[in-house]
Formats: sequence, C-alpha cells, structure tokens
Amino acid sequence: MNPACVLTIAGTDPSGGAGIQADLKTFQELKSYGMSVVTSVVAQNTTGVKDVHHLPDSFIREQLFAVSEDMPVHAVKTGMIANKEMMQVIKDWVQTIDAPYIMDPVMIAQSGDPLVEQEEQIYLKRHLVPESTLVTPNIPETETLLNRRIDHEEDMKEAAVEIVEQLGAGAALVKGGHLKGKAVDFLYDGYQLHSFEEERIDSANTHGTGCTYSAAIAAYMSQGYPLTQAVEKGKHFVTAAIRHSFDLGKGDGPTNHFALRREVFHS
Ligand SMILES: Nc1ncnc2c1ncn2[C@@H]1O[C@H](COP(=O)(O)OP(=O)(O)OP(=O)(O)O)[C@@H](O)[C@H]1O
Ligand SMILES: Cc1ncc(CO)c(N)n1
Repeated sequence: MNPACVLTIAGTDPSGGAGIQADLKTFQELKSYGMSVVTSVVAQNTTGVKDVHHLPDSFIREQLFAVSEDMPVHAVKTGMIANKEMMQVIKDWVQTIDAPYIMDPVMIAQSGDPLVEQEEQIYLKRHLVPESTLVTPNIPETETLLNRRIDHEEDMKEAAVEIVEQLGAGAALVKGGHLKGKAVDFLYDGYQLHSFEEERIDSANTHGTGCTYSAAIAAYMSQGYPLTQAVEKGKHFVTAAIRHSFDLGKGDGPTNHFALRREVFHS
C-alpha cells in the first residue's frame, strides 16, 4: 500500500534542527512520505542565522510543479517564505491543490534573527493566511498578525478567533511556548475553542519546535486525521521531542525526532 504524501515548502537549516530538515525528519518518523520544496538556503545553526540565499520565485514554481505533476500531495505545510514574489507563487500553486494547507507563519528564528521582513509579513497576512486550513503562530507572530500585544491566555483565545474570523484562516492554533507557566496552545476551528496543555519542560533545547509541531500536524492530516486530532497528536509528538531533546550545539539545541521510539542512541 502506498503511504500518505506530505510536502513542506520552507527554508533550510544545515544544522538539522529546524526548517526543511526538521520537517522531513518529522514526516519520516510519523510514517508519511516526505517531499520538500526549498524557498531559501539559510546558513544557520543553534546559535543563529549567518547568511541567507533566496531562490528565484520562478524556480520555486518549477519545484512545486515538478512535485505536483508527478506525485500525490495529501497535505502541505509552509514555513519560511521570505518575500512577496515567493508568497504569490505559493498562493497560486496552493489554489491548484486539493489538500489541507498548514501555514506556519515563520518570521523570526528561535535565536531572535529575522527570517522574513516586516513588509513581507503584511503580504503573508493578506494573501496566504486566507488560503490556509490552519495557521500556527507563536506569540510574537500572533502579535504581528494582529498588531497588538498578547500577554496572557485570554489574549491568545481572542487572537485565535480573530485570526479565523477577521483574517480568514480556516483555523488558528496560537502557541504559548513564549509565555510563562504551562505550555498551552489554543485552537479555534471556526466553531469552538480547544486547548492543548502540557507541563513546561525545563529545557533551552527548543530550536525548531514550531517547525516540528506544524510538520507533525501536516503529517497526521496527510493520513486523514481530522484537524483537532491531528493537533492533539502533534502536540504529543513535539512535547516528547522537547522532553528528550539533544544537548547539541553551542546555542539552543535541537529537539529529538526519535523521542516516541524509546530507544537508546549511540554517539
Ligand atoms: N519548554 C517547553 N516545554 C513544553 N512545551 C513547550 C516548551 N516550549 C515550547 N513548547 C511547545 O512547543 C510548541 C511550539 O511552540 P513555540 O511557541 O515554541 O513555537 P515557535 O516559537 O514557533 O517555535 P520555533 O522555535 O521553531 O520558532 C507549542 O506546543 C508550545 O506550547
Ligand atoms: C529555515 C527556518 N525556518 C524556520 C525556523 C524557525 O525555527 C528556522 N530557524 N529556520
């Protein structure tokens, strides 16, 4: 039997913890067939972003059609999309695809370095958010999308509803990784609010958590899980990946994509 097929459209992380690399590891671990279209090649590691090369938007279009003219796409996720031209190409292509679209509105790397400029973020909000089945902003991304501060859980809940009702997303998952206390995320699916809560793990190794989470949701949706269940299972996966994260690199280390396997690894 053929596997479910899931595509990531994102930037790279040669150190393997975030971006396309995190997405593909997640897809593989969750047993979906992973495919990838590169938007930008990023020289980065756990300590920060050193340099970036953006691919021409015409070449992103070529990659997208190379995938979709040949392969099934059962779910798609986007991560770093650095400029308007790329956003337009991706928007046009997404409209040709009949599959859930999970948009991680990546703006700043975990290290604090910007990956997408302010002006482009406005374009993302106007043009890509309305195409999404689900958008997955963290707190700073939510603040940028809605142009106001998010300080506590009530703000997160209101924001999730507004992202759907005012910005036109299919659903919104506002992630509380940047707040204090429990690690709580709120999902508004257009009908009701759901909360997903886990203990906060005392770890600085959170490089790529957002990528891993949205990739897990996309993988589960490619397999036909309904949205709420895909988020619940994705949250379980990312929490395990943080709990068993690796102390690799000189900055915030990467999460552990093997975490659900309960195996011992040798170095
Ligand atoms: N220390 C932690 N302990 C437990 N869960 C956490 C912790 N930090 C983040 N999370 C959870 O991890 C998921 C990713 O959330 P977060 O807000 O960190 O995403 P992000 O900022 O987009 O990630 P990235 O670092 O890739 O930019 C959410 O479910 C969040 O609640
Ligand atoms: C390419 C890329 N996408 C997303 C993130 C956010 O973690 C990152 N650091 N790099």
